[in-house]
Amino acid sequence: SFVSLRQRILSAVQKNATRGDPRSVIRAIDQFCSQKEWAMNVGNEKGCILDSVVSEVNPATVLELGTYCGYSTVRIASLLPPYAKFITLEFNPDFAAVARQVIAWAGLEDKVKIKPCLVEGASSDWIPKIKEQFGIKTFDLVFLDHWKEHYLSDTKLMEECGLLRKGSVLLADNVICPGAPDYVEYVRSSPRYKSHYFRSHLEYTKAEENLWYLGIIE
Ligand SMILES: Oc1cc(-c2ccc(F)cc2)cc2cncnc12
Ligand SMILES: [Mg+2]
Repeated sequence: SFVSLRQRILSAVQKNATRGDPRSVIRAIDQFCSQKEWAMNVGNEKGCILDSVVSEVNPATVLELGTYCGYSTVRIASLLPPYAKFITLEFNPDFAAVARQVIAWAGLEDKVKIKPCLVEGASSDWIPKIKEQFGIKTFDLVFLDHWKEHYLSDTKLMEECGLLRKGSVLLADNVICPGAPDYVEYVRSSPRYKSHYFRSHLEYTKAEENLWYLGIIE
């Protein structure tokens, strides 16, 4: 029967990565996606930029919008201190099912702390419920990597729900490709944000891409 790309990625992890070793899970996915089939993981080049931002912010609370197969979830979770609270939202139940198994293979299922840390459903439905559901006041770091049409609306929703504070950092993937022009326009013209971008490339390709870094200053 037909095996989906996400299933082939999971099989590559279970075949080539060592249980309990997050770095080997990342390496197995990157090898599969650069040598066999392209997939929309953030990839190693942008992943190293993500790692440096996570290490610098050293966040106690993290929100990831868009889990997919859990590649960036594993990268982020493996850098967090043990007390950190990390929520990742995935709309697609099939992606969420694979991501749970990839996160478990990396041995991080308890590290991506709050159960259900991997929340299935629409970000716009979940964002207003995060405070009371997970006992989180504000996020130190948000990684936006879901549908580009929702970057701006979800950022405004997080602001309205009081989930962002002075010093919160938003890091957005794919602001060039596929692109989130309304988001970039809004944050660049807003006095609330200090923004800059890291030049990089679309995962597993030579196409120009940026990771868009936002520091909230007010
Ligand atoms: O990193 C990403 C890349 C692409 C994508 C797809 C097709 C293409 F041609 C170029 C880029 C789509 C994404 C959707 N959600 C999250 N991240 C994504
Ligand atoms: Mg992406």
